[in-house]
Amino acid sequence: MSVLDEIIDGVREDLAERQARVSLDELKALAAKAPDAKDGVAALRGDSVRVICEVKRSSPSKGALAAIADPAGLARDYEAGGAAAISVLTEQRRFGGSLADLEAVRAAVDTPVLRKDFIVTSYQLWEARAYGADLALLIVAALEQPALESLIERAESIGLSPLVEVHDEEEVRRAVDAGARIIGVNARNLKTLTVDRNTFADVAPAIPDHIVKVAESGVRGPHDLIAYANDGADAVLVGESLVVGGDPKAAVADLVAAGAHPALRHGRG
Ligand SMILES: O=P(O)(O)OC[C@@H](O)[C@@H](O)c1c[nH]c2ccccc12
Repeated sequence: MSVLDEIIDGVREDLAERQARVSLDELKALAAKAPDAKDGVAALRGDSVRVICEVKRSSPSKGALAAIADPAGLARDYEAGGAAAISVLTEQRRFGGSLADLEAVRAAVDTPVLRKDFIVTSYQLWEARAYGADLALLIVAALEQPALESLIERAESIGLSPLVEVHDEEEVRRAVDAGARIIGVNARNLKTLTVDRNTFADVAPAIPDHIVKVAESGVRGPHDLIAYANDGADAVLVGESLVVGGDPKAAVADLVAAGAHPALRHGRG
């Protein structure tokens, strides 16, 4: 069994517990009271490279990264540094996240918030909206094509912008066929956990121009952002290097400044 399959087995068990506690109708009622979702496409594409900053305590590949006792405070630092969106990992077993983190971050910032999890059913999209997310991750490798299509449709219909994650050209085709408007290319292969920073350059040419392109994983600092931008990224998603460094606000500001350099403006916006 791949790492991805193992993670999803755990996600389904935790999901079953929540579904036994909170009905879909209750979630829908909560979602109706949530502030309107902000537009993910508008947030992630502009005349500079957008930076999505992640609240990430641990990962299956590296184990514990940072304790993050105050996710709201970290999110405020990200916002003050110029983050275009804040990604909150809500998977518990491998990433140490929770819906409570999502709720805390939502309450702390105006910046669009992404629910980062292994979403396999529309119940999790309603949860995302109920806890105030504006965007939700959908991982192509975790979903059969009909499920991918219906989750993209459902996300859009409840106001969530789906960030559709791929790792190769075949998955790009599936994402495009399913109607993705934002595609993230993850440099990390979720089946083996290896990172290859060339993945974006290899895969992005298969993504049509009208779709927002996000380069995910492996950004250590401004030079990785610049490399991704030169290969056509509209935005980058950064976790580890921000949570392990001592000054997240300054680290984000450095990335944002690099992404605003006029030399990267060609063809953007
Ligand atoms: O910590 P990094 O290398 O900066 O990566 C962040 C983000 O891309 C990564 O956490 C991620 C990308 N896709 C995912 C899917 C599930 C869980 C996590 C992820």
